[in-house]
Amino acid sequence: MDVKKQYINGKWVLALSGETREIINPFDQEVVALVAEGNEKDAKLAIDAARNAFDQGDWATTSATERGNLVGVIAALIERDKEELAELESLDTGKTVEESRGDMEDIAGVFRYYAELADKDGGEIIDSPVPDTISKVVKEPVGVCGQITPWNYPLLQASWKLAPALAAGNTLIMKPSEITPLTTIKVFELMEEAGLPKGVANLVLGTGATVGEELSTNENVDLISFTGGIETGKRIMRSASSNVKKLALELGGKNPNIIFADADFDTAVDQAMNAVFFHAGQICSAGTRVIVEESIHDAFVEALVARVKKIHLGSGFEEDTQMGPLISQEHLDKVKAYVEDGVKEGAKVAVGGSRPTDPKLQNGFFYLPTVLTECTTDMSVVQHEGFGPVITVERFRDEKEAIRLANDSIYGLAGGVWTKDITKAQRCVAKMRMGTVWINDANVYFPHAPWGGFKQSGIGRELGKPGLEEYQETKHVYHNINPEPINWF
Ligand SMILES: NC(=O)c1ccc[n+]([C@@H]2O[C@H](COP(=O)([O-])OP(=O)(O)OC[C@H]3O[C@@H](n4cnc5c(N)ncnc54)[C@H](O)[C@@H]3O)[C@@H](O)[C@H]2O)c1
Ligand SMILES: C[N+](C)(C)CC=O
Repeated sequence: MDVKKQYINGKWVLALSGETREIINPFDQEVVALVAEGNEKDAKLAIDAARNAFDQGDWATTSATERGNLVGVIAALIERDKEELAELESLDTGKTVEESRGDMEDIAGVFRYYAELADKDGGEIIDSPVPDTISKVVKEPVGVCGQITPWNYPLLQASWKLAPALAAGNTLIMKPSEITPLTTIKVFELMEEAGLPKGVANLVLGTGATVGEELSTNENVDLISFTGGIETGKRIMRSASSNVKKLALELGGKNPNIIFADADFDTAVDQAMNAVFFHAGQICSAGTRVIVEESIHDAFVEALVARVKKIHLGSGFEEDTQMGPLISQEHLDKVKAYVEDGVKEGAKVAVGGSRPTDPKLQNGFFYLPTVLTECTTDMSVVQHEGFGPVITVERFRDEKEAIRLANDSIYGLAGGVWTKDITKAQRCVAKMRMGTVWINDANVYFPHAPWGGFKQSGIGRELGKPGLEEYQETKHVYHNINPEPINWF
């Protein structure tokens, strides 16, 4: 098997140490690729290349239109190769190919969006209070950006960072999750094909403890953008203080999904499932905390459980598969322990709560879609991000209690509210402390609207105009058109 390489300073290179890593398919643990396993030395080379390309190269001063055009070419190449990319993503993560196809459409859309946005902000003229002066505010690239991504949406999360960073004129070093690098490697091939100048975008493969730490601490990196778990985020925040890097953190969520009695019942049941069981619940914004109005609680749970029992588990490559495996044995063990803790605390398993018994699934990291009832806000299953196919159900008596339960979390990434009463929905939205709130929908995101978290779900925003601004510095240019001595001294 050929070793897939890193991309540093415009060249495909093995790790300096010669080390490699096997990438496995979580459906059956088959080795699907062998990739270079870089470490801090490879990261340093890539940082030097990105620094040099930013300080000495033309990219930062290339016109925004030209940069946007190049980002647009990358979008077109992703569109061209989307089927290959979708299959690679499913091999690497276990998610269904249908889900991966959706991701690839979104990813091409993100590149297209930033291609268009690149040259739309030509700066702002300020009405200067000083006579005979011109005051202008312009946007410039931040510099060298370190970008670190997780395993659950490998290329989608990478695209939210790569496209705006390039459109804004930065140079970068990307470190994908060490267990799911395949689609990111492929997109670097496409960026090379698109003609990106050498050193502008660099790819280093390896662990967080080596490559990730180097990107976060190295003083030649000006900005670090991280998507991943809260504990890693806190650590990166500390490391980034070395040279006061600009910091963007997209962390976890423990997202409430409030169901009022006057919601469209069947749609709310259906979407409560969609909000969690796509990609086996390994979604930062999964609506795992279902909070149901008392009067419909029992009927809602009954309908939910009946539907959840029918979810078909299998290979992401089989058409009738609705849910694939978890990413790894380590993660499966965590999800099992998370459910066991909930049960010890008094939660009841209404469905699931174990590994499937189907012999065809025994080599994969499968866990049954699970609904836990009789949950209360003090339980660990309600407070901690399980990141698996598990719904906890709580009940509420009135709107005030629903909001209190929804906000009772250290996280604030996303939330949902289901009701036909639009005034009530708007009252709830105004009180829900989350970066995204869906009314009568779940888990919707698109390039035009910003994404990010309140509270400990993160700092900053990706997507939309704010997603470009994360990668820009703001400069005030003050021009005295009639300079003369002031004779103070
Ligand atoms: N807010 C969002 O938009 C969003 C999106 C996707 C995932 N997530 C979150 O990501 C988490 C799951 O992903 P994960 O398990 O890959 O997270 P993780 O924090 O374990 O790893 C994420 C990335 O950080 C790297 N890393 C690990 N230790 C590091 C260190 N010390 N320094 C620098 N980098 C380091 C990893 O190698 C990986 O590339 C969940 O909490 C999920 O909610 C959030
Ligand atoms: C941000 N999102 C929803 C695409 C993936 C979260 O894990």
